[in-house]
Amino acid sequence: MYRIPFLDLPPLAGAAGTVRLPGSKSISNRVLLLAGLAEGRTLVHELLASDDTAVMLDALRALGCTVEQDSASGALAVTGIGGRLPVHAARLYLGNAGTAMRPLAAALAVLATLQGGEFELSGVARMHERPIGDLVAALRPLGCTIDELGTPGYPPLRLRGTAGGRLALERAIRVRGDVSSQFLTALLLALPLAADAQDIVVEVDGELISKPYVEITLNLLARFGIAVRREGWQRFTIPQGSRYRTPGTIHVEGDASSASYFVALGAIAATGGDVLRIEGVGSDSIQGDIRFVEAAQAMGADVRTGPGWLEVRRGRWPLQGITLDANHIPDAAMTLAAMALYAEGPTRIEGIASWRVKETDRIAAMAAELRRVGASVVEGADFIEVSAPETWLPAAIRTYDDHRMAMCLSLAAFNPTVGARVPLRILEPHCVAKTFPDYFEALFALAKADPADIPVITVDGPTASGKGTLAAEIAAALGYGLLDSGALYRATGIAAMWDGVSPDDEAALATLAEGLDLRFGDGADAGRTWLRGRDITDELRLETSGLMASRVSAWPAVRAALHALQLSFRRAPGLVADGRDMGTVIFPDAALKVFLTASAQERAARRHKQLISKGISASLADLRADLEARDLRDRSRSVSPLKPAEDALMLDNSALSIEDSVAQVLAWWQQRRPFGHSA
Ligand SMILES: O=C(O)C1=C[C@@H](OP(=O)(O)O)[C@@H](O)[C@H](O)C1
Ligand SMILES: C=C(OP(=O)(O)O)C(=O)O
Repeated sequence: MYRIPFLDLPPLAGAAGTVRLPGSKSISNRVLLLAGLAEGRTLVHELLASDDTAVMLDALRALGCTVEQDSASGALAVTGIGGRLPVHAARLYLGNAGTAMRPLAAALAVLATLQGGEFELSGVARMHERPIGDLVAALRPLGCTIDELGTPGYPPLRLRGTAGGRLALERAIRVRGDVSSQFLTALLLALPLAADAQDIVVEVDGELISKPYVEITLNLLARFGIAVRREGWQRFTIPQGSRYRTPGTIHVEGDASSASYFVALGAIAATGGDVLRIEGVGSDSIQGDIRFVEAAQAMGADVRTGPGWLEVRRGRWPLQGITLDANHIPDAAMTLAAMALYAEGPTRIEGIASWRVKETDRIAAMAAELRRVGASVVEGADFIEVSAPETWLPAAIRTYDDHRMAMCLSLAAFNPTVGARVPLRILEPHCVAKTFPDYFEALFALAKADPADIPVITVDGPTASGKGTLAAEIAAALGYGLLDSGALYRATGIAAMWDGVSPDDEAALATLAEGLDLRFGDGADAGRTWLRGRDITDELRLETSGLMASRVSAWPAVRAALHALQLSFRRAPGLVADGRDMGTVIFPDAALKVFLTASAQERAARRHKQLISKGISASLADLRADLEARDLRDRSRSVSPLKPAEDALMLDNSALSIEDSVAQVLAWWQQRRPFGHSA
């Protein structure tokens, strides 16, 4: 996940490949709650790991459930409370997860009333602006004591009761369904706790919105042994004697709302025989958002489906604007608004009043951010109408702590598909953690771009100038990839030592370099390097490897052999490359070139400190002499001698901290990006 203040997306031209979706949020949190209320152990496979499920899991633990990784199956094992509260007081923080707040509020109101207890539920500031009054109004007439601790009608809530209380269940429970379907879902998930003596009837007042989410609820209740009878969308009966029974093992489908971004991506950018394959959700899905596929097809997407998969290609182009009542797909419908950027004629999405009370006011937020990239937008109380930009603008997109704003607007980076070429900045990209922490990684793995559009920052400089550290920090700050080109020469040197190839045998060294089987770790393995499958991370840093690299890298044939490999690191969203000839030879078109220097004395002192800290004794004078000899060799070699590119910015860090150097380079970078004033 990108935990950075902003992520710059270069103009992206195409997409192809396979994406495996994370688990469905709506299924994950329902399954967790049901498993938590049931008796016995439930093995949950492919559970979504994200902010929304993390708060649910924390809540279950606080309520006395056991949650552990099952080592045999790799699934998450939840041992439920069997409908009996072992813990009678807790304060639960539920972030911005509607699927945790609403169902837990209902379940704990029921449990506190029957068994006694006091529970406080709170969330992020926005959660305290998301309505829950209709649920409270449904529960109070049953005898539940619910204190609204902030604004009436909104969390935080306190649910309390004394043991031995009873619930008035003789009459139908009435709940409004036109603000959020989650209130009805919450009642249906919670009331089986109280159904031992009689049927429980829930009736919906007004038109129920987001109906397919209630179908997910009914489906999963059935998996846990509760067969709710439904009459239309008005009346639901939980039969007397209902008890949660764990199915033992349950698999969570991939998230159909998350699939929408890739369906859209395929429709926009999978061209010329390319296919975008989406795994984890398909024609057999129980999620209503799978019907986003029909809407995307109406706009022109070429989609094939089967059980557990979707395959998308560009169909009609440009896409075609549509008018759609999207009440049945409130979350995925946002993606249609992003597809409208690539459509002929306006796209009008209706029946979406609920957008205004979700993670943010999504109608207002969408309108504002789509306009920022150049689209024309008309908004109303319950609709949005979007027309494609006439002129695309480079834009810094605000995301309003709304995962879907970040994911939807990222699609605007594919503007080269309609002849534009503007980069895009996504502010606070980590908001995707709510349901899809690795969304951007998944997107970049599929995206294709013209290499010339992918920004490169080069950091060249002599040995021990700190360029590796600086480059790594810059890459981390921007979310860019990292090329430690020195490691390629060092690895070639190590391979030569392993194979007994002489550092003077240019041809043999070049052959080694060409076939270098080198792998750089990412994610949890970031910073580690493997050569021929062997971890050489520590070996790479040895002085002997450095000296070998300096000799090996002097050969033109070796440098040529490693050229293509280095270019292949230029991938979205961008690259920071450090070495000696990054700005002069390998990436002469880099958008920012930094030449890092420090006095020989300072560099020798740093190296000395580094070695001593590793328990390796060294003489400062010897280190300085070695370093100067190496500088001379690097500067005076005939191919790619160490020298600043003509357009490089010089940075002498002899007296600078690492933070100062990083801040300086980032400041230079900001000056070169088009987002300065709007970010
Ligand atoms: O029950 C659910 O899992 C959900 C219901 C929908 O909310 P509304 O019923 O409030 O529209 C949806 O937007 C939300 O992301 C998940
Ligand atoms: C509305 C959403 O979330 P929540 O489950 O918090 O309602 C959403 O994921 O788009």
